[in-house]
Amino acid sequence: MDAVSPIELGFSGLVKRFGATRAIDGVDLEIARGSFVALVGASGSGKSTLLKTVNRLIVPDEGAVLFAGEDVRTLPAPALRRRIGYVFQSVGLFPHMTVAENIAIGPRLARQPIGAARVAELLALVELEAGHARRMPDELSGGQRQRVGVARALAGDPRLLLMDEPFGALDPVTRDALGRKVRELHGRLGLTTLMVTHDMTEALLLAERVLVMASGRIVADETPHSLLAGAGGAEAQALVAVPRDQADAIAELEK
Ligand SMILES: Nc1ncnc2c1ncn2[C@@H]1O[C@H](COP(=O)(O)OP(=O)(O)OP(=O)(O)O)[C@@H](O)[C@H]1O
Repeated sequence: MDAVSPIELGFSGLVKRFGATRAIDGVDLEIARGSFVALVGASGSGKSTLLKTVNRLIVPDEGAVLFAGEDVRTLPAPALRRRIGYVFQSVGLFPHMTVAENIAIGPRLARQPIGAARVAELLALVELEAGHARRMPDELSGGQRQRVGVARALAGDPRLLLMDEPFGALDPVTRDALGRKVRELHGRLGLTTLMVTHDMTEALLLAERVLVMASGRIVADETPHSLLAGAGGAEAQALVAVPRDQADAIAELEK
């Protein structure tokens, strides 16, 4: 099945309501294996909710999510989550555990513990020194913590990486460096990546496909190139206008 299906992730007829709110209001979407997809849109448009239906942190009211051709409802949650790396908005490292323990927590809970050598390898992947393994999270900078968050997401050797505003709390320089790092790891490890971001610039620079969400629906589905050429409709173009206007304003200052 895997060898013939180029679709890693599929959503069909997906609906999720919270009371009167339709957080997801009919999403049909296919994500190709190996692609890097950004999901952008205003606050409250349903991005995080959509992401969470993949590893079943949220169960939809209607429709299905297919992961490598299998309905996620049919997979035991621990097995499903082991195949998915998840980087949270707030990092969410356990403060009372060392960096090494934080990185190893997923495989440990799945009863497939990893050793110090694998932790060192994961730290190297995200360009942290091996000595950081013994530190506590509060002994790291925000950028280092988020690198640990990425290492933790990769610990179970996932094939799918889900990221929810992974770089939101970082300064622009760290954010840029970590974004490039994740993009490189995505290619090197052969991942399929779905990244939620508020930042259209980040989406345009990192992803090969940009989805725009509004009121629980996907309202645009374009390449960065076509978005910059004016495609995708009003909602998408309003988001593209922000970085474009900033770039124009900076170019003006340079004159
Ligand atoms: N557990 C919940 N209970 C009730 N309403 C919820 C819950 N989770 C999300 N919602 C609502 O569903 C809608 C979509 O929320 P969601 O978090 O998916 O948006 P988002 O696009 O990720 O927003 P943000 O960019 O601010 O993180 C919002 O109206 C939100 O208030």
